[in-house]
Amino acid sequence: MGKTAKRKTSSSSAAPRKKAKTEHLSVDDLPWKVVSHKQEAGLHTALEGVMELEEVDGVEVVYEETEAGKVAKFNVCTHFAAAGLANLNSVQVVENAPHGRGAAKDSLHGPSTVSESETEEDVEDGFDSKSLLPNWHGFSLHSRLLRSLHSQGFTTPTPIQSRALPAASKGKDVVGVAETGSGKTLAYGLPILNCLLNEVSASKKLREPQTRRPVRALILAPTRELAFQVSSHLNTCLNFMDALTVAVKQEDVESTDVLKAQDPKEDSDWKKLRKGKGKSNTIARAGTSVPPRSRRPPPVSVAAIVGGMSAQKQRRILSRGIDVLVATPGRLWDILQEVDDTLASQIKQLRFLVLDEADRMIETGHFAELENILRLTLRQAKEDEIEPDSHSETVESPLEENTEDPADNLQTFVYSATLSKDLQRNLRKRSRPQTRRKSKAASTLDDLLLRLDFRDAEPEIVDLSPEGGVVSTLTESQIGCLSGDKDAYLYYFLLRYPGRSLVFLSSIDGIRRLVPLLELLGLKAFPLHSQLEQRQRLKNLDRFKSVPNAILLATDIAARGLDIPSVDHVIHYQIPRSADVYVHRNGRTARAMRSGFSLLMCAPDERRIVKALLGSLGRQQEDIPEMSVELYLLDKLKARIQLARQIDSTQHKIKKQNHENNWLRQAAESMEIELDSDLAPSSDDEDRRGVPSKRQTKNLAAKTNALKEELRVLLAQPLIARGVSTRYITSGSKPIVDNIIAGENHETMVGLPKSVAVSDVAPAKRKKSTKQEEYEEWTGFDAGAQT
Ligand SMILES: Nc1ncnc2c1ncn2[C@@H]1O[C@H](COP(=O)(O)OP(=O)(O)OP(=O)(O)O)[C@@H](O)[C@H]1O
Repeated sequence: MGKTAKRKTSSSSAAPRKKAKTEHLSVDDLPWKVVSHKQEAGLHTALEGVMELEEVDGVEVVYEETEAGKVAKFNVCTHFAAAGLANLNSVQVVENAPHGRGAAKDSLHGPSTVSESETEEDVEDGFDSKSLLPNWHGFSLHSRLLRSLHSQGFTTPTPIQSRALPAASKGKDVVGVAETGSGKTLAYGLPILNCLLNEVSASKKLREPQTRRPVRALILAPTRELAFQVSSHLNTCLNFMDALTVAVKQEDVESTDVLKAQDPKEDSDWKKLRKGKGKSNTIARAGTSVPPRSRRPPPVSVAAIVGGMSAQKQRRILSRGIDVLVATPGRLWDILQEVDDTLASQIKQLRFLVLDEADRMIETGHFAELENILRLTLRQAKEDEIEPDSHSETVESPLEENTEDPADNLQTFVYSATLSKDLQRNLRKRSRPQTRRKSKAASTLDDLLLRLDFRDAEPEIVDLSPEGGVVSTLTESQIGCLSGDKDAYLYYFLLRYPGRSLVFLSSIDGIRRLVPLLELLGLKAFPLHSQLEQRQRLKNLDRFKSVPNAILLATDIAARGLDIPSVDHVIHYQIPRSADVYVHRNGRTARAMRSGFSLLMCAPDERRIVKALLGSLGRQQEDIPEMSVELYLLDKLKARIQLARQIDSTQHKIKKQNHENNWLRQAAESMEIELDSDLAPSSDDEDRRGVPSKRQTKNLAAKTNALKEELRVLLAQPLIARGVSTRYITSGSKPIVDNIIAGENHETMVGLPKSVAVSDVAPAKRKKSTKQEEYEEWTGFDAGAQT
């Protein structure tokens, strides 16, 4: 990155290869591909909610002086087709590729395929995977994947990846259970990408640019954010940046008026892109409303289709052809019902089916949709066996009956951090040959999984879940307090331990109340819940990720799967409704062997539920250490909170009054009537018929301003801990001189040392399990390889 077109071109010419031929193409004819956003749940911060970006490799931009000014021309170096980027320009037909279980095994392990990809790409690029990634060597991954793993610093497979990959490559169905943040996405994603890439490499025939490719893999995820994240994570593995990429300075791209003038419809997209100036030097553009005329397909394409996305965008994605479709069940079922019979028939012929966070999907009210989608993947004989479910309202399928058996090549992967032991036992039993489902399933999830048509007689069950659901790098803590004091304790924690904090609430109303409160107190808080527009949800996630010391107030839509880098604290402001939710919420921190911290706020009336919840994890509430709090400071914070609540309440009243006044006026205007003087808001002090007068609104505004001023003064006052003398820093029961000299004085709480939350709780007295020791051997990111 960071190289100009000139430097890149010369560096690539150092490799022993054919002389470069260039072909002039228009901007739309370039081989654009969708940009993935490494390890991010949503989208790039600078893109502010833009749904998709595209980029192009192997293109040289040259500028020609013309009478009209500087003109940009795009030269595609055709030798890229012969080298490592062959796949961009010459994608091959999948129909000719090996199919089926045995074929999958071959394509993952077959010596000819692997060596072919190594000679084509590794040797030419000088990428020596054997010495650079010795720990991945035994998995025979496609060189494109290896290079991506290397560029991401993933030098060693995580334990779940080490266990799942060999099973998947043997063509087995896999049920994987492993702790949060342990790399489950790649545990199922790598085998899929590997198989599809090898199919492309093995096939000799070129794929036509405009051919709609059949969906080969379907990944179902419970939430939109998770679906985007999975798709982005897999795209990162496909679209690594290698030395051959010809990068262009973004500034150069921007300076080309001609470029912008080429397609006026794209102008706004380019403008959006410019906000990300300097972040990427590869030519990139935001997803356009009109598909480029002859864009060539990437070797394997991954895309997400979720609710909240426009039907037009959805159609465009599907018409491009997707190999790996990541979807939420609700939206996918809508498409299957309303739009797309082709897609339904492709789902009947899937090569891979993944249920990510399977246990959550049945909770989100998507059970019926999920069941209907899964029904499409059943073999005919099995479909006959399964009786309609009594407890789910099955949506009538408009699709024709599944009349023919799909090829017997479907591989199914089911992953979660929380699949009960009972369920795993049931799956084992179920995997034995049986003619008819006789026994009643123990739970909805059991039922759902029992409905899966594993082609494998014995699915591989890999259970690496830690005892009690606690990740070894997580420090848990709790605070016992009255419900009414939770705001003050939360505020205390956020001030005392700055960092990125994810606060979970069970109710949207609670989030709506807390966000303005924290904002008034000078903290950066963003909401995330299902009643926000999708665009706003992604935007808030991105803001949370980019602003240091930000706070995300979220419902449990953020509890599962979201991989937000560096969440320092997870706070359970309202207790989770189940043990699984507790585990998954905690899993947003302490990911990939990083340390993390969780705080459970427990009111007296919640203790009973917490006890039961922890009991089901085989734990006791007493196992979780209490967090120490400076009560003296807490009282001072309560005064601030009281004031902030008053301001919020008066602001709310003003808003309501304005709304009522406006509503009345607008209603009268739309009916073309004059408002009765009794009803018209007047400047009189009389509030007739409940409609606020202007004077009342004015008074409230004045009151709010006065309260705001009071709060401003209070916030400006230092918070001084008990026993601290700011005048005589060497005296008092807590002399602060040493901390000041050492630069360890807390920024906002004078007299307290700077410290991390972990250091203010007693270490947990947990015994490590063998599984935890296994995880500790895997040290997560290779720090040296990180950029
Ligand atoms: N082999 C690896 N080495 C280092 N980091 C990895 C490796 N594989 C994945 N990761 C990183 O670990 C993080 C967690 O991965 P992922 O989101 O797949 O976890 P998960 O197990 O699915 O978590 P959850 O249960 O919360 O959904 C991601 O940032 C991912 O990029």
